[in-house]
Amino acid sequence: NSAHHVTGTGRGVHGDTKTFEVSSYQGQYVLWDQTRGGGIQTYTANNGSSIPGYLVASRTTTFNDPAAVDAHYYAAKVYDYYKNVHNRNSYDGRGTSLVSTVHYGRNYMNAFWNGRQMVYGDGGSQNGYTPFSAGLDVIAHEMTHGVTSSSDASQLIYRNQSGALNEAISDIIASDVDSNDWLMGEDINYVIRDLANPTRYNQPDHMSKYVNTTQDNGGVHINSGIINKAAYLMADGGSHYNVTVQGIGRAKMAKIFHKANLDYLYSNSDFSAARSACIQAATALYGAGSQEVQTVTNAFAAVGIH
Ligand SMILES: O=C(NO)[C@]12CC[C@H](CC1)C2
Ligand SMILES: [Zn+2]
Repeated sequence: NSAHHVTGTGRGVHGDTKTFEVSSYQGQYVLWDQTRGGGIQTYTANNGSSIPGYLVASRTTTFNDPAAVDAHYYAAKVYDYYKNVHNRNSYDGRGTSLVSTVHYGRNYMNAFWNGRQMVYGDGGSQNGYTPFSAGLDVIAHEMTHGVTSSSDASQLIYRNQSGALNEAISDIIASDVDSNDWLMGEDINYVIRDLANPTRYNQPDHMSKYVNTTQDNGGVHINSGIINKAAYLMADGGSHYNVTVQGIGRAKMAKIFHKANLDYLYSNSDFSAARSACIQAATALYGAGSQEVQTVTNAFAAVGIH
């Protein structure tokens, strides 16, 4: 009813004024968008570590918590991306409410999906104390972890090659949502990955450079560079290790990876399985002899996956 379609406003972390859907609740206004799926709710942990914490409230429709404003606004943006581009209702396809918590911990330089919701720290000295919800690519990355973990096909166990795939898919979809660059973290003053040039941030860009390590769950944030590079080549094309790839554009690339994630990947899929999953997805979407299938095949070959 009318109390549920209230327009809220507030400035984000970078000082930009945004408007978003809120609700009136117990005589206040709260960051609860009841217009999308089962709802989008944004909470604050008040720098504690118990989540979800407290629904962000204001006495007026103006909200003065920039980290919360960005988390709420970008969650709606990513909801709309999945609905409009992939016809998926929320992270699980069943309209389950999208919950975010900001101000998690103290000087917390990270963000994560905890299996049920998104959680964001306030950043620290390494990124000018920029809250992690200030980046659309970060929110898209985290929500995509939710998509992967709720996909009865993949789930992609978070270690070694399946974990690196999990990470890569989150970066790849994030690059389609935040589509004017190939960087991860540029809006939180913390560029940590470049899908076009993974080696710029010490990630491998070919199987010959795969890093066998016990760190980082078997290098899930390191070896994801190999799959990220393949995705970049699929989208923009190019020659890599003497293999030339004809680009098909970012949108088609993202459709292929999303369909692979939902329909053809499984919990312990490795990089070779990712190649066949993407070939199967491209075949289903664009046909067996299509340019798209050829591009997928060549892009994986270019990073040493056959
Ligand atoms: O890769 C990640 N999580 O698995 C990141 C690192 C920086 C952004 C926030 C969290 C993405
Ligand atoms: Zn991640």
